[in-house]
Amino acid sequence: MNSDATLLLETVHFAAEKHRNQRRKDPEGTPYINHPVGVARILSHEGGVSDVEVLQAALLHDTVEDTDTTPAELEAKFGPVVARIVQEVTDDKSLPKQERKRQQVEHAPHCSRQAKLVKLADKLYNLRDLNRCTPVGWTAERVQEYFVWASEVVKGLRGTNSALEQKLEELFKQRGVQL
Ligand SMILES: Nc1nc2c(ncn2[C@@H]2O[C@H](COP(=O)(O)OP(=O)(O)O)[C@@H](OP(=O)(O)OP(=O)(O)O)[C@H]2O)c(=O)[nH]1
Ligand SMILES: [Mn+2]
Repeated sequence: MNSDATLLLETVHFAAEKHRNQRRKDPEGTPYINHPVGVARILSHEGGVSDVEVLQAALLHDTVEDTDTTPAELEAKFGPVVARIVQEVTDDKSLPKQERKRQQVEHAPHCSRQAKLVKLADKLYNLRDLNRCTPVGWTAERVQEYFVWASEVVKGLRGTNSALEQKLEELFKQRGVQL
């Protein structure tokens, strides 16, 4: 039997092992795994998403970008759909940061609906995290720039999930950023 619950536990276990030595950039050094778990929870609890492959992709969404995980490994373990969604939300870390950020804005509208859901929840989590506390070494200007850039990405994701989009819109409004 491979119930949804079993699949999600296998997935969260895999993600936790992969991110085991990583910490968030907040002053407390929160375990990194809190982020992918929180992104999956936003999708299920706030976005009303029950597609297990999307929830699995949310749990795994930073494994290829930020750990030694390969797309082939994800495909072998979790199947082609989950592996493809993760690939769609993975930045090419070999590119300079500015180019990576530009490509996210450019690629967002062309992503699959499943990848757009993960991207909306990822941005919602990160913007809330910025409101909670400032990452170590970030200035107020850098935080504001992240909001402006995120709004450009979110523009390209519109028409995907109104509950998540409304919550993002409210966060941008609070910062005086026009979506
Ligand atoms: N707000 C916040 N973000 C943190 C924290 N710790 C780690 N991050 C991660 O930092 C990334 C945003 O920081 P940037 O400086 O813009 O990007 P970079 O890490 O890729 O260089 C996000 O990556 P990402 O999830 O891959 O998303 P994306 O921003 O690249 O789309 C976010 O998850 C934290 O304490 N607060
Ligand atoms: Mn992320």
